[in-house]
Amino acid sequence: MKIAPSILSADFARLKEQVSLVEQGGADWIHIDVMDGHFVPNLTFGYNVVEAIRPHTSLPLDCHLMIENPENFIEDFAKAGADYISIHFESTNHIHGALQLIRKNGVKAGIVINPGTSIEMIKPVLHMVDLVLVMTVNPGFGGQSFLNETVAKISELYQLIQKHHYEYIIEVDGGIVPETAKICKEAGAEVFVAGSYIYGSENPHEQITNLKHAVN
Ligand SMILES: O=C(CO)[C@@H](O)[C@H](O)COP(=O)(O)O
Ligand SMILES: [Fe+2]
Repeated sequence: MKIAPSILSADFARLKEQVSLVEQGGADWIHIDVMDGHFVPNLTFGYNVVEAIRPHTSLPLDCHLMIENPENFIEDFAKAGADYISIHFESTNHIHGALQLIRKNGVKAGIVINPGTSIEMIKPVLHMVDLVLVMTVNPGFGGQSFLNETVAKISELYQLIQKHHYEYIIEVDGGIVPETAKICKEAGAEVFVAGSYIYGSENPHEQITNLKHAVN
């Protein structure tokens, strides 16, 4: 089980320290939310932030691209030091090619499924991903409430791994606190993204420990 703090809720003026803080607190991955103001109604940062963080942590950098036509930036994110690049099914007309491009650049490939997207849509690419990121809120903002109706999708994706021997792991993102993390873990999730629960606290270390206890 892996805990992936999302720097979306970190203090951007002290990003280097904020990343070290969660690394020392037991985080397993660093989750990086990239938003373009088109695919989602919010704007964050680009691959230059990945490049800036890379020398300051040994943890895998998990890049969640909420941008239109992500294929235009995959090489940049790979060069910047991304370990995982996840793209939304709806963000490109060429999902198959974009996922191939991620792997061609030596990076692990993830497909992201929105609360309103059915698993049927992503079935054709499940054999070619290392990760399926299940959005447990609508993408675009931190601090939203967990959507219970997304849990059935986690279970279905887990059953598909057993049935077809797929190699992906399941990550959940949005509204993750110990209670919701436990529900997702029981459904088959292995990676737990948390932004506001970790960075919104005075004691991020304790919050990471709480999440670990909930899922281990
Ligand atoms: O991708 C996103 C939001 O679009 C997330 O990664 C958020 O950063 C999660 O924030 P919390 O719900 O944990 O506050
Ligand atoms: Fe995210």
